[in-house]
Parts: sequence; structure tokens; C-alpha cells
Amino acid sequence: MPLLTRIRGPRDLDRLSLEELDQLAEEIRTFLVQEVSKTGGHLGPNLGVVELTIALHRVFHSPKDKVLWDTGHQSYVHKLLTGRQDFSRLKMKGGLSGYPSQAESEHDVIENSHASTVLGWADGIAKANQLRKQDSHVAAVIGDGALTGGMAWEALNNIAEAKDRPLVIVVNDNERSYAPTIGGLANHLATLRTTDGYERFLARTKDILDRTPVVGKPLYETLHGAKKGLKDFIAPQGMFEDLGLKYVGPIDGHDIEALESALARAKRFGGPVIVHCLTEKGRGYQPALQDEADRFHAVGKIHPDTGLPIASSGADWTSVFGEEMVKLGEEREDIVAITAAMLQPVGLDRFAKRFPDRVYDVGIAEQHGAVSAAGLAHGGLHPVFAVYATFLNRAFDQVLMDVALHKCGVTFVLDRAGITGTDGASHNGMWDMSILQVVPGLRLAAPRDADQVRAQLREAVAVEDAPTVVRFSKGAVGPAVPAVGRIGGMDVLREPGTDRPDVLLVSVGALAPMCLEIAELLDRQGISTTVVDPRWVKPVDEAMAPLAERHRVVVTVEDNSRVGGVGSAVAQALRDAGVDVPLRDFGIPPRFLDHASRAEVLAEIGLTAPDIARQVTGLVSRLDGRFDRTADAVDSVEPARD
Ligand SMILES: Cc1ncc(C[n+]2csc(CCOP(=O)(O)OP(=O)(O)O)c2C)c(N)n1
Ligand SMILES: CC(=O)[C@@H](O)[C@H](O)COP(=O)(O)O
Ligand SMILES: [Mg+2]
Repeated sequence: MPLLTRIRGPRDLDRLSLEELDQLAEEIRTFLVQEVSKTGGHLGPNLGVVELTIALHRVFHSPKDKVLWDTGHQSYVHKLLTGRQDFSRLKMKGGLSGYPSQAESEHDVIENSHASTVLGWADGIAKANQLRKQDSHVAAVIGDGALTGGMAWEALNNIAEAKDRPLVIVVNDNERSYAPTIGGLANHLATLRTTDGYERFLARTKDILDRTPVVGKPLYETLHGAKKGLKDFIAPQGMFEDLGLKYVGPIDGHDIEALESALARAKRFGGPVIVHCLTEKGRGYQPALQDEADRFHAVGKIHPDTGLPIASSGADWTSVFGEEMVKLGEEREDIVAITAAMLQPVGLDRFAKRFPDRVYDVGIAEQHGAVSAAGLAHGGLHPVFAVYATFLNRAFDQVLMDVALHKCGVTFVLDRAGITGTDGASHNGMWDMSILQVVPGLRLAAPRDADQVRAQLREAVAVEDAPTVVRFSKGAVGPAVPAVGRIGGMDVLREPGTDRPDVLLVSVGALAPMCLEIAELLDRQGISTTVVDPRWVKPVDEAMAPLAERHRVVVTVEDNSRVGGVGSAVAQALRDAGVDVPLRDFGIPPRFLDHASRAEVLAEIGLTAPDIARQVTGLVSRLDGRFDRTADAVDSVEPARD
């Protein structure tokens, strides 16, 4: 790739001719297919922004100017042009992040990977530039999907207010989130898309009139001045212009010359301006273009020639949920489903196929999804809102004040709960069992295997007067973990083998196999352990305190933040019951975790069987002064592998 390897930074683009830029675009597409096929990643979105990214970095001079990306999953080309071309460990420990990363580059700003925030960032940076009189432009790229998020419109409302504050908003319109983008906005963008002819008409007219002496220029200015009227005539009135935002477009998002011209015009405009670019997700790669589901939005390792997956994953948590939803839909016609632009990733595609009228894709609008769910429940239905755990964070107030306050029977199914790893800090589902603890009436289930997903989903949708939550991990679901007994509403997974057991080990959700491993390791130290799975972690089961009282120490293990998680709730329940048994809670430390595999992150934070067994051994030894129990014996056990 003779041209790409010569690009060490954005300024190296300046010396390339248009033909060379087109060649560079081809080299980048070849690179993306070759490299992302090996690692997995957001291949489709990045294939769609090759020319756009090149043009942006030729017109805006990063890092002095700020080039901002909404969500950031489409920033691979940006990375290639800003000195990062080793994708061999993309999204892996020690390798490039799958999103912008300030630690990686001065060209990167927003790392959050949560959609619809770029315009807020841009508004703030533009305000700071104006107040501090910084000579710096801001260009914010937002996808048509991210534009369906409410925060984007809150920002636009503010941005439109300051006519003299320079800010370039680039709408990367490829007509899709994963699936085709939904809603009124999508329809509006579509009509604007059809005004493509209008832009060509105006460009041709300008060209002719520029060559017409004397009357030409004033006539063009009149035409251009009448643009609003003219555009009304040719195309529906742009909502962006209704907001008072200058609108440029639609522009062919794969024509570098046209893009540069539009972006340069926008940069000179001196106020907020929208450049509406038409792009194609998966462009230049047939397997992506033929992928109707999501144009290879996020792929695992694939064969570059065919796009077929290399490692076929077995049954995963998501498909277990999806299959049970179809059965529930057959049994109960009041059950409806909600997704926030992620129908297939959350496993609702089969339900949607079977019951097309009973599934609602609200766009990337989790807050609206939660409130709409309250409305659906009020209207006599039982909505199941399937969403990634980390994305529910932004709808906390709606869960609290719309669903719970009104005692609505809504079920939230949180996929990707716990450590997910490779998508970095913002994608770990590590906060749900903390933030939801404070929601009065809400009941929270953490199933340990496929059978429990099915059972607890059914228990959840049977609750009609409060929000219920079922949360499970990403990826393959492990083997069934049978119960050997029941205490209250809790499953006993392992009896202690004595009537004076040392440890009560409270195992939460998918960590059950690891907790059984911990009990085995403790057993080798002569420490007897009862392992229970509470199943419903909120509220804490009434049998927990009396059970704890029969043990010398309580240990909780959860794939959630330690702060305010299940361990905290159990400790509070023991205190409330006057049970004064020492408790050690193991979970995720309250810090942002760099991208790595799930197993690597769990090992890094000490959430492994040997680590926990070692600490519990020490704790029990200290309890009775038995220092002869060394932790060495547990070192012999290999940590749990993913
Ligand atoms: C709050 C939030 N919800 C859901 C997602 C999952 N997600 C990642 S990218 C994406 C689609 C984005 O579509 P668009 O903005 O059009 O970008 P494109 O991929 O088309 O370039 C979604 C839903 C997210 N990152 N953040
Ligand atoms: C960027 C984004 O939020 C999603 O595309 C996410 O990366 C997908 O995650 P999964 O691969 O776990 O479905
Ligand atoms: Mg899109």
C-alpha cells in the first residue's frame, strides 16, 4: 500500500492529488478488510467513511482543529490517517482501542462509544473556543442512527441558538443504524437525500451563470438567495433550516472533491452549519453490502474473501433469551418487545419475525424506550425492553420516575451485563446492579445459566405492578449449573458437608461455575463452604440473614461494580437483621477498565477462583488464628478461562 504507508499524519494528505486520494481510499478499504477480518471489529461503518475521513482531515487541521466522532466505532480511518496503522491487536489488550482514545493520540477526543453525544461535546468545545478566542474549528461527525437519540436534539437546540459560533456538523447518512434507521427523522433525511438533484441543479446553474457576463453573478445570487424558496419548490423544507441551522447538502459522501468543497464552505461559514453526506455502510466490500441485517456493523473474525465467520459461536445468552421470548409471545398476546436500534444484537429478531406488530424499534433512544414502555404497560401490555446493560444507564431516571414510581409492569432484559472487555471501559455492563438497587419496588434477577434465563424471564413477565430486570453476560452461555437444594427463594448449588460450615458463598449470575471452583479450592484448605445462588438479587431474599447466621463468614461474588452492588445489599440486609457475621464482597473495582478480553480483565481485577479463594482462606485463617493454612495450595489451580 504505497500511499497509505506514507501517511504519517494528516498533513501528509495535503500533497496528494485527487487521483492519489482516490487511490489512497482504495488502499484503505483493502487494509480495513484484510486487517479487521483477522481481529473482528466495526468493518461496515468504517468502510463507509473512508472518503469522508480523508476530506475532513484535509480541510480541518487536527489536532488544532477538533474532528469529533459520535460513538466512535467508525474512527478506524481517522486512526490510520493520524499515525496509527498497526491494527494487528485491534480491541485486544495492549493494542489499538476500537474507539477514539486520548491515551493513544492527541487527535482523539471522545472515548465513550455511547451514541448521540458528539453534538453536546461539539457545542461545549465551540463555546470554549469562542470564549477563549481560540483559533480552532470543530467538526463533529454524527450518524443518522445517532441522530435519533434525544441528546443530539438537545444539543442542536443549543447550537442553533448561536448564529455566530462556528461549528461544522457532518451528518454521516448511510440510512442505517444496524438495521435501516427508523422514524420521522429517517424519513426526513430521505427526502433531503432526494434533493440531490437540487444541489446538482444549483451547481450547474452557478457554473453557467459564472460564465455569463454582467447579469450572471447577480442572477445567481438571487437564485441562491431564493434558495429557501427554490428548495421548498424542489424539496421539502429542511427541518434543520427550520431550526435556524445552515444546511449544505446532500453531498456524495464518497466524492472527495465534492466533500472537500462542501466542508471548506462550511468551515468558512462562521456559524453552525450542517453538511449532510450520503454514504454507504460496507462500501466496496460485497459481503458487507449483501448483509441485509446490518452491513457488517460489528463482525467477529471472518474470511476476508467471503465474509463468513471463522469461529462459529455456540449457544449464547442472547439466543436463549430470544427463543424464550418467541414462546412467551405465543402464550401471551399482551407481551410486546422494545429495542433501541439493536433488534438482532439483543436477540429480538425472531420475535419480530413472528410478531411484527408487537415489536417497537425506538431508534437509539433508550430514555424514550423506557418511558414508552411505561405507557405500553399503562395501556394493558407487558413490554420487554431488551437493551445492553451499559446503555440502560442513560435511562435510569425513566426507570425510576416513569416505570417504578407508577408501578408499571415492565421487564428490562439487560444483555452484555458484566465485563464484556474488548469494547473497552464504556461497554462493560458493570453498573446496573448498583444503580438499580435504589429503585423502589424493582426486582432484579441474575440467571446463572440457560435454564435460569428461561425461568426467570417467565417469573419477571409475571410481575405486573413493578419493573423487573433480568441481566446476563455477553457471549456463549456455559453448561447448566443444577441446584442441589432450595432455601427460601435461593438455590443451593453446593452443600457444605457439615452443620457448622465456615463460609456462605453468595454466587451471582453467570459466575456460578467460578464460585463452585472457589468452594473446591477452599475445601482443600479444610474450609467448608455453602454456595447459594439468590436468583433474584433484589430484593435480598428473606432467608439470607438466617442462613448467614449459621456461617462464620459471608462472601459475595458478582460481575458488577463492588460499589453499591449485591454485596452491599446483602451486607445491609444482614445489618438490618442484626446478623453480625463478617462479609467480604468481591466484584469489579470502581474504575474504568481498558480494553482486553473478558478473561484478561477478570484476571486483572482479581475476579478469579484462585484470587478469591486465596483471600477467603486468609480471612478464615485470621478469624480463628489458624495461620497454618497457606494460600500456596490454591496457586496450583489454573485460573478460570473464558
Ligand atoms: C446509547 C447507545 N445505544 C446503542 C448503541 C449501540 N450502537 C453502536 S453503533 C450503533 C448504530 C449507530 O448508527 P449510526 O449513528 O447511523 O452510525 P453508523 O454505524 O451507521 O456509521 C448503535 C445502535 C450505542 N453505542 N450507544
Ligand atoms: C459500538 C457499539 O456500541 C456496538 O456496535 C457494540 O460495539 C456492539 O457490541 P457487541 O459486539 O457486544 O454486540
Ligand atoms: Mg448510520
